Amino acid sequence: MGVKFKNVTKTYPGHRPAVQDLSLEVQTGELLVLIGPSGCGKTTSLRMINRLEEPTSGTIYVDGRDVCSYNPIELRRGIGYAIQQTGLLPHMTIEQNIELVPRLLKWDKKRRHERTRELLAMVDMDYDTFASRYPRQLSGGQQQRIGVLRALATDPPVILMDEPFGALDPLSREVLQTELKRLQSKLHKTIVFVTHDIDEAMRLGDRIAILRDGQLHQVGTPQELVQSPRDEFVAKFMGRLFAFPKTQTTVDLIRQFMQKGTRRIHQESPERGQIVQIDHLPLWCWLDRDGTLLGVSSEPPTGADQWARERWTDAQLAAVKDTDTPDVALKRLIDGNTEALPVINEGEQLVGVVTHRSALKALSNVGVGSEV
Ligand SMILES: Nc1ncnc2c1ncn2[C@@H]1O[C@H](COP(=O)(O)OP(=O)(O)OP(=O)(O)O)[C@@H](O)[C@H]1O
Repeated sequence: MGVKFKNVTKTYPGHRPAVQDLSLEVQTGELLVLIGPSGCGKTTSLRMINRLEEPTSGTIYVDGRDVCSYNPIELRRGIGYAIQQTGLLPHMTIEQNIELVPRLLKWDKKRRHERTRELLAMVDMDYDTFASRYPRQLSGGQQQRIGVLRALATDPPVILMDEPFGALDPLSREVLQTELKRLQSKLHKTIVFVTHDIDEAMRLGDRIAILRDGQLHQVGTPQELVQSPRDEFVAKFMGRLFAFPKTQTTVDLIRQFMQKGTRRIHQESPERGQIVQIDHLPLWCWLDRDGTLLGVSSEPPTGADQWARERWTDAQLAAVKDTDTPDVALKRLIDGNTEALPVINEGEQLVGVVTHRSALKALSNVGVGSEV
């Protein structure tokens, strides 16, 4: 169930086109990021998908069907929508907020209740603690989580997100991005995600579409945009991410750009060692007492079998060496569809972490360094 724009133009009366001749296809199960300078038409493009705006000309298809052929109310009920202002209703509890669309779709009470529990569990929020609270009794990050859960409530195949994490502090933002990535790796929704933040775009996007003055300027995977920017505009746009200090000219080895990472102890055992989570990344490492990396997991290990060998990917397969080159790291990240890799030294001890972003950053410095 993909989304397709075909020659879509939107002109508000008396203005130049907000969106101009946009043709773009979002594949089923893909997370596509719309990004570009303020006023370039991101929100307008998004809102035309669920008919909060109508195109002046051109056609938008959802699941191969022209959106104008749907009843707009039904269309909106079938498409998740999460926005920066969360849209949570202040006089309703968290449970009532999450249940809004299921109620409209006349789900019975038992089914609604089970779904709300399931959704809260997906973001590690305890039902008994949070369901009966009001939005103002939640932190900004928790409110945004509920906004996202509400968009997921009826399990719609298509979800629109308009700067859902835009109002959060950098740390909460990173945590929610990680959560969204984790959810998406299981749910495979078709997501159109608007952001201002190139960092967020690189972390989340399977592909990124850069809009400029209402037009599609370039679309590609993060790697394609970094390595083959269409022009100076894209290079500079991506370059914001890659503002290296001038003294640093080339990056040859992973150890030159990896992050050391903060380790948070997840589990500890005198016989078995430690399980640590690195930064807020979906990366759990099992270390022995000397810091040697024994296993890696992208899921938080839980339950009685968390130390079981088969739960863990072997360190040799899941880690890179600090003497490897950035392209080795990027290839492993892309092939494994993982967000981060642990880095080991000659003695197989954990010494750092490489993320998608840092590998791209290192490569861009080597490859298109003079252009950005
Ligand atoms: N209801 C409206 N009436 C007139 N012009 C509008 C309306 N809504 C948006 N516009 C104009 O359309 C253009 C695109 O706006 P849009 O909100 O889609 O941009 P955006 O890329 O999402 O911007 P931002 O990043 O600042 O949120 C802007 O020039 C804006 O002023």
